[in-house]
Amino acid sequence: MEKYLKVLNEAQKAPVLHKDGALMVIAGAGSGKTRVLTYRIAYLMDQGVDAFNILALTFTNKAAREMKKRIAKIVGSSEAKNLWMGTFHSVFAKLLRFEADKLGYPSNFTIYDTQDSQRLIASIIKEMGLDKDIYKYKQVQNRISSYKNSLITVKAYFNNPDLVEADAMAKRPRTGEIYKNYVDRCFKAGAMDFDDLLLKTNELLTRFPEVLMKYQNRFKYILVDEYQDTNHSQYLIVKALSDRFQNICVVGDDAQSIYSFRGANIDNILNFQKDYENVAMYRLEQNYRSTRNIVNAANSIIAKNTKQLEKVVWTANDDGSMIKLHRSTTDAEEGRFVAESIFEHRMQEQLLNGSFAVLYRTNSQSRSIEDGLRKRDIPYRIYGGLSFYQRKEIKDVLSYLRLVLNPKDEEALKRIINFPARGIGQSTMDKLLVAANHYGRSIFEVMENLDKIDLKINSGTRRKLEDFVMMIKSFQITNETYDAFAIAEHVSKKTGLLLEFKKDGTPEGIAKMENIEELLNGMKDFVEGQKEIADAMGNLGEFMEDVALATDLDKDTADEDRVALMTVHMAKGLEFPYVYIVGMEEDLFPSAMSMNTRSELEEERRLFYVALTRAEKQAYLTYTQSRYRWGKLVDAEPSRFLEEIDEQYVENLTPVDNYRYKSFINADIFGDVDKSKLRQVKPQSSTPPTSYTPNENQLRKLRKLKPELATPVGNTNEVDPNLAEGSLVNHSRFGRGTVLKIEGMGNDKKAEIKFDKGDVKKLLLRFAKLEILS
Ligand SMILES: Nc1ncnc2c1ncn2[C@@H]1O[C@H](COP(=O)(O)OP(=O)(O)OP(=O)(O)O)[C@@H](O)[C@H]1O
Ligand SMILES: [Mg+2]
Repeated sequence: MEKYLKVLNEAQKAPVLHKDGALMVIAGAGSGKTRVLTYRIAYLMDQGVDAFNILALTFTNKAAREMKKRIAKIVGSSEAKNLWMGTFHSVFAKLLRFEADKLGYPSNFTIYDTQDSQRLIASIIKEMGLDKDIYKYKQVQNRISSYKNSLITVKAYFNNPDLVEADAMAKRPRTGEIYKNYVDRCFKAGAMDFDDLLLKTNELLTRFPEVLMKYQNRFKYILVDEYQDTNHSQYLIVKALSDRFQNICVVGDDAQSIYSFRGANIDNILNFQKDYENVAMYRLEQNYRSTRNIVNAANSIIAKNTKQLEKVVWTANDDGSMIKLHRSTTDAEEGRFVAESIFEHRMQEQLLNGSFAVLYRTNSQSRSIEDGLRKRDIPYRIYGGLSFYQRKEIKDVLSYLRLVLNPKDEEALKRIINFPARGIGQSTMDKLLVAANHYGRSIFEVMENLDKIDLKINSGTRRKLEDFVMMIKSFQITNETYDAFAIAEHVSKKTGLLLEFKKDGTPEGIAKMENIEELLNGMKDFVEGQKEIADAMGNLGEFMEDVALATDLDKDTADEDRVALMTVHMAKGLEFPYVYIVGMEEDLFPSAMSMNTRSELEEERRLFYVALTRAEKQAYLTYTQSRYRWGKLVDAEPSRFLEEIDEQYVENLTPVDNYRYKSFINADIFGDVDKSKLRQVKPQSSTPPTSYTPNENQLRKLRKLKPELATPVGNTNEVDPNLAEGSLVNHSRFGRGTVLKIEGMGNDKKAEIKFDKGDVKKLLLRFAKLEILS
C-alpha cells in the first residue's frame, strides 16, 4: 500500500482506490469527503493517469488551490500544475476561452460581474423608456439569471406562452424584450455574464458534437465536491462530459444542501444511481473535525428533518466542552460578548485570530459584531458583501485593464471614459450609444470610425475621443510584452488615476490610493504565484480571469491573522477551532422569508447544521432580545432551532430568571415575556463611522509606498510652520477656508478646516495642497 494513503481510514481508502466507473460518496460533515477527493486524484495520477485527463470541480477556488498543493506534495508540483481544477465557473470560463469563436465570441471575452449586468439592464430599461419603478433592474436581472440557469434562452422564452404570460400577469410584459436586448448587448460587447459561463458551455457541448467528443476524451476522470449543491445547468455539463467514460466520482452530503434558492437541485444526488450504470456507493461515518458534543448536537438537529438519506456520523474525538448559549439584550451587546469571548480564549489558550469565525445568516448582521471587535482591537476580515474588487477605485483600474483586453467591453468603457475627467460628457456618450445600437457595433468601434460616421460631435470632443482610443491602443501594445503587474502599474499612472486620488488630499482619497497600491501588490504576488503553481506567465488575461471569478473567500490571506466573519452559506466546507453562530432568533435564523413551506424550513435547518459542523473545538450560539433591523429596534425571540438541540449538549451562560431559558428549551413560553421592558432598552449608537482616518498600520504602509506612488503632487512634504488655528487658507479643490484645529505630529499632522462652501474636512497636511492666505 502506498505510504501516502496511511492518512486515510479504511472507509476512506475504498473510494480512493476504486477502479473505473461511477462512484458516489454520501457522508456527513467532517467525515473526510474532500480529503477522499483529494487523495483519489493523487492516487489516479500515481497510478499513471495523466493529469491532463482529470477534471475536478470544487465549491471555491481556494479549495481547489489547497487540494492542488496537497496533491503536488504527493505527485510532484510539475505534474499537479496540469490538473484542471476549480469552480464550475472558473473551469468552464477557461474552456470557453478556447472555444469561444465557435459561438461568435472573441477568446478574450469579458466576464461581466453582477454589478455590470445590473448596470446594463438599468440602462436598457431607461433606453426603452420603461418605468423603473415597475421594471426594477435588480428584479429583472434576477429573472434573467434564473432563465439562464434553467437553460431558457431568449428564443425558448418567446416560444413558451406560459413564461410570456407570467411576466404579463406580473405587469411586466416587456421583460422578454429586455432579456433579448440584454443578450444582444452583451454579445456585442464581447461579454458573458456569470450565468452565461454555464449556459454557453451547455450550448457549446450540445451544438458541436466534435467539441463534446474532444472534451469527453480529454476529461477521462471527473470529480465533483459538494455535489448536493449543483444546479441543473451544472448537472447537464457534468453528465455530458462524463457520458463516454463514466468515470465520475461525486461526493456530497444531502444534509448540507443549502443553495436551492439559487436553483441547486438535490435530485441530482438522489438520481445519480439512475443516471449512471453500476454506481458504487460509499459511506463515511467517522467525523474527524469536531468534538463529540458538537457532532452529537448536530445530529440531534438534523434528525428533525423528514427528507434525508439515512446516515450515521460519530467521532472518536473527545467530548470537548458543551455548546455555549448566550443571551444578550441588544445586538450591540451581542457584538461585545463575542469580542470579549474571543479576546479571552485568545489570551488563555494563546491562539491566533484565525482560529475564530463568526457566522451569521445575513450580511447586515456583521455591523454589530464589527463594532465589538473594533473596540477590542481584534483584527477581522469580512468575507462576502462588497468584495475588494468591487470597490469603486479598484473597479476603475480594472475597467481600464478590461478595455486593454477587450475594447468592446461596454460597461468598462462607460465607467472610465470620463474618469479621470477628460471632457467627454454624457451627451457625447448618448450619441455614441445611439450610433453603436444603430450599426450593431460596440461603442469603441464607433469611436474608432468617427471619420466615417456623421455624428454631431464637435472637433474638440472628437479629438478627445481619438486620444482616448490611442491611449487604449498604446496600452494594448505595452501589454504584449509585460506581465499583469507591470501593465497595471503603467496604466494606473498613465491614465492619471493614482494622481486623481492623491491630489484631493483627504484621508478617503488616500485610502483609495492605498487600495490601488494593494491591488498592485496583489498582482505582483499573482504573477509570481502563476509561475510557481500553474504553468503560466502571469499575464493580464490570466489575472483578469482570476479576478472576474474571485469570490472573497479566494483571496489568500494566510499572512494576515484575522478573525473570519461570514455568512453560513460562505462557510460551507470550511472549519475553525472556535465558531460563534450569532443571531439565533426567529425570523432571522430561520429566516422570515423561509418559513412558508416545510421544505424551506428544512433548508434553514440544514443551514444550521452546516454552521454548527464548522466548529472543531467549541461552538457558541448567541441570540438577543432586541435587535436593530431595517433601522428600527425590534423585539426578537429565540430561534426554534435552539429548542431542537438535545439539551444535554448545551450549557446556558445566561440562565437569569427574568428570562426563563429552561422553560423555553422545553416549551412554548415565548408569549409570556414582558416585551414592554425590552422596548425600553436603550440601544447603542448603531451608525458606522462616516469618515475614514487611516490608522497607524495604514500610515506605516503609506510611508513604505514606492516613492513614485507615495510622493504627493507638488512640494508638500514640508508642512508650513505658520499654519495655525484661525489661519485662512486656500485649497486647490475645496477653495477658501478657516483652520479650526490642528492635530497630530510630523507626517500625521492634520488640520480640520471649515471651507467657505460649508464643508468641514480633516486633511492630512503633507498631502493637502494648502496655500496660507493669512
Ligand atoms: N483519516 C483521517 N485522519 C485524520 N484526519 C482526517 C481524516 N479524514 C479527514 N480528516 C480531517 O478531518 C477534517 C474534515 O475533513 P474534510 O474537510 O475532508 O471533511 P468533509 O466531509 O469534506 O467535510 P464537509 O462536509 O464539511 O465538507 C479535515 O481537517 C481533515 O483533514
Ligand atoms: Mg468538504
